[in-house]
Amino acid sequence: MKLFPRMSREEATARVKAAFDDPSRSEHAVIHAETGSGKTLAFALPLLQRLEGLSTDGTGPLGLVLVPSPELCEQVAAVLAVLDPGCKPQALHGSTSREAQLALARGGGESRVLVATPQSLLKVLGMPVKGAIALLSHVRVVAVDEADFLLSSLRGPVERCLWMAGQPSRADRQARSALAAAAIDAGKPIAELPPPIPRGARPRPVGEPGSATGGSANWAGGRLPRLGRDSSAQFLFAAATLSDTTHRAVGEWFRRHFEGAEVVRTAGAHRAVVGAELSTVVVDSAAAVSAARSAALARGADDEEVSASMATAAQEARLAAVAKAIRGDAASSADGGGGITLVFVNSQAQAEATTAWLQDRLVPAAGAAAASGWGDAVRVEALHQALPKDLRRDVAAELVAAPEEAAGAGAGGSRRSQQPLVLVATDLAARGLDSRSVRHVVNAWLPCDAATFLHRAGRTARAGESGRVTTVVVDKEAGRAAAMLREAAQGGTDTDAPRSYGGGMAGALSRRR
Ligand SMILES: Nc1ncnc2c1ncn2[C@@H]1O[C@H](COP(=O)(O)OP(=O)(O)OP(=O)(O)O)[C@@H](O)[C@H]1O
Repeated sequence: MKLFPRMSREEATARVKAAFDDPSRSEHAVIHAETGSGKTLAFALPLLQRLEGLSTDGTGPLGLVLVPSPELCEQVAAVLAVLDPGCKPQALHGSTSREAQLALARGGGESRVLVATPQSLLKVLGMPVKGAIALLSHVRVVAVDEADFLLSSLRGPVERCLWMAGQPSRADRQARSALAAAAIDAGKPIAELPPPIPRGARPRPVGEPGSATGGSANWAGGRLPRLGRDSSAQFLFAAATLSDTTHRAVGEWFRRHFEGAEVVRTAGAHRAVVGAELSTVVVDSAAAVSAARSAALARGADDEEVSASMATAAQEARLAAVAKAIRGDAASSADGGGGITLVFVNSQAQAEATTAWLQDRLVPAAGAAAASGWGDAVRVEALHQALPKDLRRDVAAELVAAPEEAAGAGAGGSRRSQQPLVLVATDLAARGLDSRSVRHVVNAWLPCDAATFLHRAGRTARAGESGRVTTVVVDKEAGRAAAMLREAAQGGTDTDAPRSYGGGMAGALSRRR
């Protein structure tokens, strides 16, 4: 069964637009749907729709999208630019030039939508710049992508951004007071004066710990976010992974604070997509580790050296299993090449070490026999936070390039068309990145939790396509791996079954909960 109906961009746009054109629908929504189901369109279209006909006058953006990484920032800005070139989306993240940051602090020029990482946005908001304005005071719509992650790992910065969005600035308040004073001078009755803007826009105390659910669980295990008291902004939160408990808490919080807020959930939310074939490889490293121990003892090594030898042997066994899984790609690849194998590791050090190891084993030295089954074509690259910025940008761009783009003109593209790519990445690449070229995700190490497992797995089999996810574990990790796979197959962690909407995002959005 195809979870996701294939349709043209125009058709998808029309269906999502129609869903949001219903005047009885709330403006605020939580969009909870599986990876690769089109959540970007689901928040981008209503955002753009709300901004239709509004202009910025260079006083700050009207739409704000918060995202967790520079890569996702660029990707979402690119989608918005395609949907509505007139919104001139601006991406703001750690690699944005200082000139662009300063320009933004002064109002952002013609850009109507700002796509930002929370930390970079706060940096710009705090810039001591002459002519700086209350940048977020004119924001009409805020979309929070990967909301579960942002509101847990970056909750402080995100809350501050949410609180400021749509808050009237001091200048707005002063202008309103001046208007009222002039009206009084002109002898107008009190009833006709413009209503004052309440002073001291302090956050209102909402969502005390546990209050939304009556239990201890709430949004991503923490306090629910606060909003500015006078904010008139529309809020759209998108997430692929919310446990049932968190989903309920978030829904309740939204409905309590925004009359009739939508809480949309697809049947596949918090699950691996049906097109992903999940499997586990258990590495039996006991014999290798024991042999390494005996060898180290025989050469008179001290305790530390013995432990190091045993750890190296365990790692060798794990990486050999990873290499075997990757070679399987070459064997099963009908066209003998192309496509990306995305190997996830848990740290930058692991990314570097694994990349070097795989380069050594999969990429043949000049003149040597092919080691991978792909001939001498395969490339192995790393993607992690410590890469030089330009390299990180280029590698990420190659990951998200459309297959036809990758096979087309351009140096990187033509290289990719002939060369399969093995990309060894940290969880920097786990969330949000939309690649249609990833055929196989390999977890070389187990992720820290089930949600991360789902996001890693979600880099393949997107938009109704199929793909494989192989998880390599050693004996003692097998139990945890089995639990993660179970959660991936069953969905949330509670007993109340997710509502079944079917039909992907567009279908879900056309039904009210
Ligand atoms: N109705 C549709 N028909 C075909 N393709 C679609 C449709 N809607 C969206 N897509 C495509 O599906 C892909 C995945 O969309 P998107 O990146 O928005 O997923 P997502 O739900 O945000 O996933 P993740 O949770 O991983 O961030 C994109 O390439 C997008 O262009």
